[in-house]
Amino acid sequence: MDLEKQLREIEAMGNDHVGSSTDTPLRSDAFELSDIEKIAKIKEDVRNIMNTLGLDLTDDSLKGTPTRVAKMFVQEIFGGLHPDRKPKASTFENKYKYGEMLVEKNITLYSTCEHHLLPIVGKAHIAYISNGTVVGLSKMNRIVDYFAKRPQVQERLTMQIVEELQHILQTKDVACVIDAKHLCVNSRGIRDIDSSTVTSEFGGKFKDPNVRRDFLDYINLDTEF
Ligand SMILES: Nc1nc2c(ncn2[C@@H]2O[C@H](COP(=O)(O)OP(=O)(O)OP(=O)(O)O)[C@@H](O)[C@H]2O)c(=O)[nH]1
Ligand SMILES: [Zn+2]
Repeated sequence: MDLEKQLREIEAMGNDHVGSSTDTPLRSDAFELSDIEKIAKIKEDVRNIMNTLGLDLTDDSLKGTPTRVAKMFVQEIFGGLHPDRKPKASTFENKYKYGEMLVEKNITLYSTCEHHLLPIVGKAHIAYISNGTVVGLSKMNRIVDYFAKRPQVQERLTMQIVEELQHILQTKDVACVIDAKHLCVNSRGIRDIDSSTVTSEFGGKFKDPNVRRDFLDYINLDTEF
């Protein structure tokens, strides 16, 4: 397909190319290559991009960039694609019978927009109501970090976090709100530095407006959902 036709197709897709299921769209052969093999391949791809742009790859400051970017993609910003990196979430029995909502708020979130491969930076807020099991606090931050380390749309990221915690805690009563800035909106395109995106997923008891209101009060969000 010629380049102009491909560009026209992308134009036509517009905002419709938001993920249609909660799973990150991965091919079945996604993990046939080892991380080392992926880094070697991506390094050549980045070198190509830089060459095409006319950059001098013998320059002292640029020559390490292809390797640096390849390692960053595979081991850091897209490291959460690999299921082996999913955090092991230790759970405990709720012996003290704490029956109220637990909120882990202001979890720092760095992700990458899958449409432009630019950063998403923001905060995630999680709440759950235990039905007998509790999870270590830090594990919620780790789960956010794991799913954030993928090419993402914010809607899917929010839902993946809730589904994972529902699975770990064996309850539907989990909620997540994310408030984040997308550099693809802030630094290019429309270049609106002030706008941010809020997404939410309310499971089980959080569908009740009063329970939801309590959670939003804890995180001081005035937004009406
Ligand atoms: N729903 C959703 N959209 C996103 C997210 N991150 C980026 N986008 C949007 O994805 C869209 C991609 O639209 P296109 O029209 O194909 O891309 P574009 O021509 O670069 O669009 P502009 O950003 O408007 O210049 C843009 O409107 C982005 O703002 C996200 O997490 N969720
Ligand atoms: Zn984007």
